Amino acid sequence: MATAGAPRRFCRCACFCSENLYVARYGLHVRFRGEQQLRRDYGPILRSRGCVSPKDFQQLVGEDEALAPEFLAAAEYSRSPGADFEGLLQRLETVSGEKRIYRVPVFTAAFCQALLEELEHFEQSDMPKGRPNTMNNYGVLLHELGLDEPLVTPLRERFLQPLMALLYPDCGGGWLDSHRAFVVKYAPGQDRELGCHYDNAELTLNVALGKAFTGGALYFGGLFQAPSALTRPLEVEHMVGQGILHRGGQLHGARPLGTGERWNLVVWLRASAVRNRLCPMCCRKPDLVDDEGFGDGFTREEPTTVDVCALT
Ligand SMILES: O=C(O)CCC(=O)C(=O)O
Ligand SMILES: [Fe+2]
Repeated sequence: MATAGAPRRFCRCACFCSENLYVARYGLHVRFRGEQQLRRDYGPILRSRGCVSPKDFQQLVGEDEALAPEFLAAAEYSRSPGADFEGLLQRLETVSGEKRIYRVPVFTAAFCQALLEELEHFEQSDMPKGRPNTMNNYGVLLHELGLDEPLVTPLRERFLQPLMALLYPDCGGGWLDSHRAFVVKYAPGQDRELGCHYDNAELTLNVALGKAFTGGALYFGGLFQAPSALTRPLEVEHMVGQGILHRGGQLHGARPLGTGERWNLVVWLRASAVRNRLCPMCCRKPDLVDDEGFGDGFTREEPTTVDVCALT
């Protein structure tokens, strides 16, 4: 029986990027929650079909197609025994030694393109959407796209954590245990710039995804916790696929967009061992309120008793 009224909306299930994935190379359907689960559930059958070396696995989980070779190399170095800060600096660009801001290619151009297409489909859909943060009105929360578990969690655990442990040991770089990941979008008639702020994060990764645009550079001042005399902020231009790493407490903002559209993936990286002591927003002992998912990265129970000295 036909019913008059609003046309039916068709949706898809967020499992599209995790369930029943067909891996043509090995003639196998798999369920994908992360590399560990994949190895656990399909290790023997994959090995029997020729997926043997770490390189085979990297290709299988799409790392080679998604992650820039420089990022893979910097992370691999950081995980290797004997890796140190100086060695890692040779594999990254130091944007400012004094401000401890670094740059590294993170995603391949093909992956940026594919992610942008996915983001645009989501933007045009009627799926319910939250705002990325209290400052940006346009953009997408990665967990709403179903990309937190397959993309951002492995990015944090396997690649960013070893890097951040060497770059920012004193800011919880080695203790990252949650994140808030979102894409900010700037376009004519929408948000065009972002005021000076600090992030609700111990550490931040900001990757330019495209598209073609002018203006919109990031600028960085001093540390919010230690205001310094007003000096000219450091301007940092975006380069598609490249990520900027900085401390969440480093004051920063975005200059007005000139023309075009700018989309950036921002990952606020959090270490409960650090923030449980002091909320980075109010600088007081956190007054905990229950929340969903990762909440704002605080935990009621101490994961391990971390001596502040152990953070350095
Ligand atoms: O506009 C940008 O790329 C920076 C965004 C940002 O700083 C933030 O969302 O915390
Ligand atoms: Fe920010």
